[in-house]
Amino acid sequence: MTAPLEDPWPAPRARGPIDSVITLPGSKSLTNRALVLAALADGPSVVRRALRSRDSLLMAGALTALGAVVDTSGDDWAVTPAAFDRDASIDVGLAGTVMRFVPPVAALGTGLVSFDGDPHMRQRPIGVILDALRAVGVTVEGDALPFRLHARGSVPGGVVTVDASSSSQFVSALLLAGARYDAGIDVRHDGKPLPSLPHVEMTVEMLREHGVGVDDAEPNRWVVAPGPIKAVDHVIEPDLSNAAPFLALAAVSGGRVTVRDWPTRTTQAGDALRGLLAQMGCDVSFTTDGLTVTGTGELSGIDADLHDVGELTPVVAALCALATSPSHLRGIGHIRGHETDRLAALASELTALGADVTEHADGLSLRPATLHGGTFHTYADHRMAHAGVVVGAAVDGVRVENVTTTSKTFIDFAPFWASLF
Ligand SMILES: O=C(O)C1=C[C@@H](OP(=O)(O)O)[C@@H](O)[C@H](O)C1
Ligand SMILES: C=C(OP(=O)(O)O)C(=O)O
Repeated sequence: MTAPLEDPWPAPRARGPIDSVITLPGSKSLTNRALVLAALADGPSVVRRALRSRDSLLMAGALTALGAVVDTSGDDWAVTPAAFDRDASIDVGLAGTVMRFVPPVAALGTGLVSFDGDPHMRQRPIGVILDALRAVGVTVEGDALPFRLHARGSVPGGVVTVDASSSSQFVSALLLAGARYDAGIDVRHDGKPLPSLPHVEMTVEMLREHGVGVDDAEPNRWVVAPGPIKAVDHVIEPDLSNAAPFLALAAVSGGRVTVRDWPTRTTQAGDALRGLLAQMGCDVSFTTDGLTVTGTGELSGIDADLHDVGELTPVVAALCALATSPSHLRGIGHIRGHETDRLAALASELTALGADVTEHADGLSLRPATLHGGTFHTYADHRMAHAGVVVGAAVDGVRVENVTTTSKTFIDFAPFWASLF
């Protein structure tokens, strides 16, 4: 047993350039999609180098509760599909992927399935999925957590129109299970532009790897043909969004951080860090070990639309608060519905450390300021903790409250982070 961490946790301060080559845990988004597709597939398969963290264990637990067999004992998780033939009670924690992806899957079984999660999860958007399930023939009680659905052994499926402007996960959720619906599913988005589009592309690409026919030729429409989901083994890539604080550490310390096994082609939103960090003044290059970011001693502000990559905002905002020129982060109103209202939380916590931040309806503006120590609150949000430790690496006396909230996507993040100093 490791000793519990001090809370608030004194964030390590970089006293010189950090120079490290690191291996990161697997992607949450890839792991949880692979688990869902494996549980719906026509035979057993293995999710190799699966992420072991709260969100992925909650997904494994949810699929197990429905009836699938998920062996999480090693680094490679074996999944054996089985009939979803029972009543079940699902804990979604604070995992958007579990709350949104599992109900369309559960609807294929037989039984009464109840969903609940962490206190804040009751605030995160879900009604759109529940209404969409009703539209394709599923009986659902409730419009937010906690809710229940009565699974009747099959789902008619067909055409459904959703407003997915508050989360791309609404679309991904319907597509992931849709091939197993009697008529497949034809999802149309009608509303303000869909955020986090790379995540929908990840869903489509993985469905195709499983032999599922997906027509996405028309913008804002995805047609999934009915049919089996072929069992396929996956090797999970490192989580590129979770690379953000580590690459940011190279930037703020004027050091060099290499992330091993960075894919040269990926659907992960975190790949956008390469361009963002280069714009902020870092050298970014693929090397024999992986992706290397070198801090040049210069950290410029940026004007960036993060609509597609909203989950990168907390660390990017931390860097902007430390930059020597102003920044404007735009297109991210939807991240108010993430683990916490991230725009409000970032504005409040960075301001408390002396940053000059203005909160807008759909973004943040930050101007250069001299930051000081203090307690950085995380609101149970792993990426707020990432933002806090990045500021703490550059500023004396920063303490990060509830740093272990990072276990959502990275077990033992804090000791690993500290080991780099
Ligand atoms: O499908 C996924 O794996 C995700 C989609 C995105 O959600 P939103 O579209 O709600 O931003 C992203 O922010 C989240 O971290 C993971
Ligand atoms: C938005 C996020 O998570 P979730 O999958 O819970 O939506 C995130 O990890 O930044």
